[in-house]
Amino acid sequence: MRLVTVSSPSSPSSPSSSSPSSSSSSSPSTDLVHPSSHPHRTPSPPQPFSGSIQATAAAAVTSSSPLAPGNPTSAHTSTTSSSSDTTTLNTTFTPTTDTATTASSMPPALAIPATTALPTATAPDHVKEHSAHQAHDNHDHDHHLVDSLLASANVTKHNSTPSTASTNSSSLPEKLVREVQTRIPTDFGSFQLALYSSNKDNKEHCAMIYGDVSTSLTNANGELEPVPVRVHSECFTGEVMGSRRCDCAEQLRKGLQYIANQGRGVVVFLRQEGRGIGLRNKLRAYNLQDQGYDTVDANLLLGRGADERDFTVAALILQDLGISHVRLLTNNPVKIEALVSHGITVHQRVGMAPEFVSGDNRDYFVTKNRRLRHLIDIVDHKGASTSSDTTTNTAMATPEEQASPVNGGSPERPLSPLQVSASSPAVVTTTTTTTADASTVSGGNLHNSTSESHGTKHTQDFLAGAKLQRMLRDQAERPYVVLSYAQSLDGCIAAEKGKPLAISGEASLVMTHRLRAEHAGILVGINTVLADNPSLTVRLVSGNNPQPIVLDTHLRFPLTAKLLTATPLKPWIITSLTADASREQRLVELGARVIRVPIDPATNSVSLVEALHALYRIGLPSVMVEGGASVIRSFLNHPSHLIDRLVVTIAPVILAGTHSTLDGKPQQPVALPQLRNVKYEQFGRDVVLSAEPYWASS
Ligand SMILES: Nc1nc2c(ncn2[C@@H]2O[C@H](COP(=O)(O)OP(=O)(O)OP(=O)(O)O)[C@@H](O)[C@H]2O)c(=O)[nH]1
Repeated sequence: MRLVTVSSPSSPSSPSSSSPSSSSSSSPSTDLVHPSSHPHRTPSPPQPFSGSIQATAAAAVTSSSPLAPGNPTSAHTSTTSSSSDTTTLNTTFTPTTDTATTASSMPPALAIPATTALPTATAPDHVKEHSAHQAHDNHDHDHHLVDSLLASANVTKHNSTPSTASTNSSSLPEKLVREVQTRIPTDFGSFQLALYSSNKDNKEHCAMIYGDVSTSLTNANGELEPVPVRVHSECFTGEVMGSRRCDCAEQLRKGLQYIANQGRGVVVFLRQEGRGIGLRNKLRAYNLQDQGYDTVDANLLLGRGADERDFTVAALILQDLGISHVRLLTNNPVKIEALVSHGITVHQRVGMAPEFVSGDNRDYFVTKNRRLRHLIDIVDHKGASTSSDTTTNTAMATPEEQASPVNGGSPERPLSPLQVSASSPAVVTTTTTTTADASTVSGGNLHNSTSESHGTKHTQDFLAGAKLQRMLRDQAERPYVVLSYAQSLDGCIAAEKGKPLAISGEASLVMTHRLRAEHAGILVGINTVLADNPSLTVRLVSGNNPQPIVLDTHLRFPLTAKLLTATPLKPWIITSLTADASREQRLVELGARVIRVPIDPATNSVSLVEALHALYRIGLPSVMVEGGASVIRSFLNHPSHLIDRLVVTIAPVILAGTHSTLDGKPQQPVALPQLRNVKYEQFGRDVVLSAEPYWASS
């Protein structure tokens, strides 16, 4: 038997004992090896887990593979220790040959009976409240309306486990049993299918394994090669029935294909139908969707969470297979966060753009981006919007193309008005390390958080009109824009050009961080990055980090900037169509996403209208613009009226600086807004003004 505990990287670490692959007795099974595709092989030992052995995450794998105890050929050792609430078992394990093994060959004591009574994980109250509030807030429904909707959709209201949490809130250890493994020849090559059962949900989760996944391989530079992995949730409608409401079948196929092409990898197939709400409820949700609700609201109206999946089991399966470093094929940041929180290093994300976008599934993708933080590029090769109802074949790079994420500026490929590299259109690379705290890896909440107020008039103001904001935003096809900056009494935002200066006092800084947490994106100009090297994170309050976005016409973004090296979310850099392609590639390799848009001839910088439109198409609902001076000026003075709210902190200091907000001669002074609904609030020594800009014509 093998029992492996998975814990958060922040737990006390004991790598030598924790690694499932640090066994001296482990040796890779030869029938799973594809040496030709990986010339630089490091025979053993495989990379240790960066998570610790202590079972703080309370999860475990019991493996009953052919090499499990009881099988005389097993290369396997284990030691155990346990306490009342945690179990620690150090063990080693070798992936096995393709001999099929059934549960009957396993010592009965190792199997966890399907009927084992386990306390049910219940969503914490605040999560339930959040879900309920979200449903209410998004539709202005009272309970009667919800009930009547449910009745009209002929559904049963279900209050069990409504949760949006991605990780299991239960502190019970999760145990997996690898019950059987066998060879499955597929259209893509011969895979090993391993079947696991979990004591938490009594489901039969699977892993489709290709090649040797347990051995560490290195590239020519001696760097560790992550194992390509797809964590995939079951979709009966898409994968079995061929439904076009989603792209699940396509993703599964492409995952297997990609892995076979790479020579090794795993598709972890989780029995989490309907994002964990089950087939029955998913079908009910479809009926609600046909009444106009998006996929999230449909789930909430059913009394279920937007996404009830728990990816702990995926981490356990990977751990069981001796995989600690992965290249993850996904558009879903929650999967990355979940694996990272269980000690798996996610080196890189490979995005999966949908091949066919049509009236049947467009809203599904858009909702994923807007409300579930997905990173799907719903654009075709030519950068055409998918807003028409005709089927659009969006780009899907071949694995070979994916391996070289160069885009835009390439002489072979004509430039489109909008080009997104890194995520373009099928390739996204994002580097995330296990050193990052899972909670900080999240962020960039693409759903306008309308349910959680932080108690200031200002934030409440913004949240109150959320529904209206969404409407306006959709009309304008750009995110909701809040322009926010701090200035001295004499209107300076810096004492000296290019030198950072803290103008806001502590209390107004806290307010600013609250505002950051309320927005999906935070936008600054390249000069701010060069001068301040900012993190643009939420630090003074708890909340999600917004997605950092930098306007950088000439791609001057420093490769050593904190936004590339030290922050959980890598920047989205908006640049011109002609910016240097090799520079772009370098930035993309470091995890940035480069978005190319045309230049605005009036400013000779990237077009703000195009930039915002690009962000809208990616699914960003709101953005907070923080500076610096020229960016503030461009927004304030834009003929297309790009600001929805202005928040200015006025500090009681006189700077006689050189860089006040509108000290330059405005290029188009007619565009300057007037302000209405002006409110002031004092934060410590500062006064914060919040107002709604309007233009004479609006
Ligand atoms: N509740 C609900 N579930 C859906 C709907 N459409 C698809 N699903 C389920 O969504 C899940 C999709 O799983 P995955 O493709 O692995 O995951 P993902 O979150 O989309 O992330 P990536 O594909 O990795 O980017 C499956 O369990 C589907 O059954 C829907 O409209 N409502």
